[in-house]
Amino acid sequence: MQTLTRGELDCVEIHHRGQRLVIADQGAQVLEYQRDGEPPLIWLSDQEGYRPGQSVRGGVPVCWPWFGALTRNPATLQAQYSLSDPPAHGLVRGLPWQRIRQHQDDQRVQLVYRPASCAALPAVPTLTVTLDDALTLSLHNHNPGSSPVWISQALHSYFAVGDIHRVSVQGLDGCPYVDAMDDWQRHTQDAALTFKGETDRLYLSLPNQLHIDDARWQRRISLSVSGSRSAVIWNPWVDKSRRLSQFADNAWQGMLCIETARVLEDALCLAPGEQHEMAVRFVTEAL
Ligand SMILES: O=P(O)(O)OC[C@H]1O[C@H](O)[C@H](O)[C@@H](O)[C@@H]1O
Repeated sequence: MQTLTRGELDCVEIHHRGQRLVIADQGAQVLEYQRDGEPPLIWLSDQEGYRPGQSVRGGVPVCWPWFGALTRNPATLQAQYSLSDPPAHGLVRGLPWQRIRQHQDDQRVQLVYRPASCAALPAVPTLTVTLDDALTLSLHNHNPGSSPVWISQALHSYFAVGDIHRVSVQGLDGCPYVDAMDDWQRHTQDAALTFKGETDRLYLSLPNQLHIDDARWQRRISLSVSGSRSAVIWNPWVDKSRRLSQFADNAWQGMLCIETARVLEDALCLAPGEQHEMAVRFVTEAL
C-alpha cells in the first residue's frame, strides 16, 4: 500500500493478488480498479482535474444521504433538510473522509473510511473497501440519534466497457423501473437491457445479481449485492455528454453506470440506534 496524489487529492494505491486499486481520501472514492490482463473494470474520466470539494468523474462516488435531486426523494426524506440549493447526490462525495482502520495480509486488504466530521450529517456512514480475489464495497449506516432518519444512497459505480452499443445487462427481466427519460413514469423491464440512447432509470425489486455482458471485450462483470433491491442505470449518450463536467464528448461509448442503491420506495428508514449495511462485489469472467 502506498500513498500518492492525483491532482490535489490524496490517495492510496494497493496492489494485491493481481489487482490494482486506487482510492481517494476525498469522498472515500474508489478511482481506479483493474485486474492484471484485463481492461480496467472501473471507468475514470481522462478529463479529471482532481479538485478538492468536487466529486471526481468516474470511479465510485458515494451518493449519501440522498441520491440524485433531493426533490425526487420521498417527502419524509426531503422534510429533513431546509437547504436553499441542495447539491445533487447528497453531502459527502466532495468531503474529506478519514481512513479509520486498515488491515492487510496475504488473503485480503481492507480499508475503512468515515467522513472526517459527521457533525452536520443526519447519520454516520462508513465505507469498507475489501480486496481479496475481487473488490467488495460496503456502505454501512448508523443512526446514533433519538429520531428516525430517512436515507437514500448509491454506490455510483462507473464501469468500463468496450463499446456501449455491444453491452447488455442481464438480471433485470420483469423488474419495475422509473424512467427519468420518460417523465419519471413507471415501466417493467422486458428481456435484457441494451443501449440505444440516453438511459437514466431507477430499477426496483432487483435480484441480488446483475451481469454486464460486454461483447467487445468478451467479458462479463457480475455484481453480487446485499442490503439493496434498487439500482440506477445510466449512460448519458451524445447530447448529455457535451453538458457534463469533466467528461469527454465521446466518453459515453466506453462507460456504463450501474449504481447499487437504496432509492424511491427502497429508501432506508433507520430507527434510533439502528444500523444497516449495503454491499456489492464485482467479479469478472470471460464471455
Ligand atoms: O453529474 P452528476 O451529479 O455526477 O450525476 C451524474 C448522473 O448520476 C446518476 O446516474 C443520475 O441518475 C443521472 O441523472 C446523473 O446525470
